[in-house]
Amino acid sequence: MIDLTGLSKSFGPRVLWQDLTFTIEAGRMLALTGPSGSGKSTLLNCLGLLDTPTTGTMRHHDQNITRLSPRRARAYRRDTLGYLFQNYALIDNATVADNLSVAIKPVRSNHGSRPTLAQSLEQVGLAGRGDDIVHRLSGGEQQRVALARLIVKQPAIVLADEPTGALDLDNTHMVIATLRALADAGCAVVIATHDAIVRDLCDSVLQVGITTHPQPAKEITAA
Ligand SMILES: Nc1ncnc2c1ncn2[C@@H]1O[C@H](COP(=O)(O)OP(=O)(O)OP(=O)(O)O)[C@@H](O)[C@H]1O
Repeated sequence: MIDLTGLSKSFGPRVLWQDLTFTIEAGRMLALTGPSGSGKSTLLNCLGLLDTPTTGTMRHHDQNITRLSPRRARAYRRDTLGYLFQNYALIDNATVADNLSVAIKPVRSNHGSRPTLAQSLEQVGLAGRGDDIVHRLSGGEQQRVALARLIVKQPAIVLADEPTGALDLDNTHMVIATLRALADAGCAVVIATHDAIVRDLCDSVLQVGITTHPQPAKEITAA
């Protein structure tokens, strides 16, 4: 799905990570772990075309996406990517339904049929809450809205940055279950996380700045 070749990132003399050469596969969940400041978010930003690697290339299918023009990068993000953040990144003063409608607009998708807005809310336990204003929801409910937004969009790739950082255990499991369902439907999921629960439920783990390719999650857990 996304082939990384010799990818590295430095800020001045400081090398965050280097020699990343591996494939991010459809249908799999990859955890990015590592201490604070190791460069997990920076790697997600490169994958999301919000930053550029210092060396190396990124290919999505046959397209070299390493240094797209701003217009092409916007189209790629719109058509291919879904995001999940610790702070939810919703439109606070709009309704739940309006937040989801924004994600429905892109017409191109790898998936034939997408769940409706009502189905997506039901899947995350928010059936009938489409008219609620987002800022009145709890943090856990807001992250469920962000998950419903991914369900209606069905992106080819999900980039998640500490998506469970502010959540209790129930909501953490809701996040993981939803991301797993997206992966089972063919999505590639990449999650930067400090949470061992999340890491252990992924398929593979890249220890950013330490390893240059992902290892099976089971090997990390056993270590
Ligand atoms: N534009 C920039 N210019 C210079 N340094 C930067 C820039 N962006 C990020 N950095 C530095 O790169 C390092 C990695 O940051 P990043 O946010 O990717 O780490 P992280 O592993 O996601 O950390 P955390 O777990 O705390 O979220 C940090 O030391 C940060 O200050």
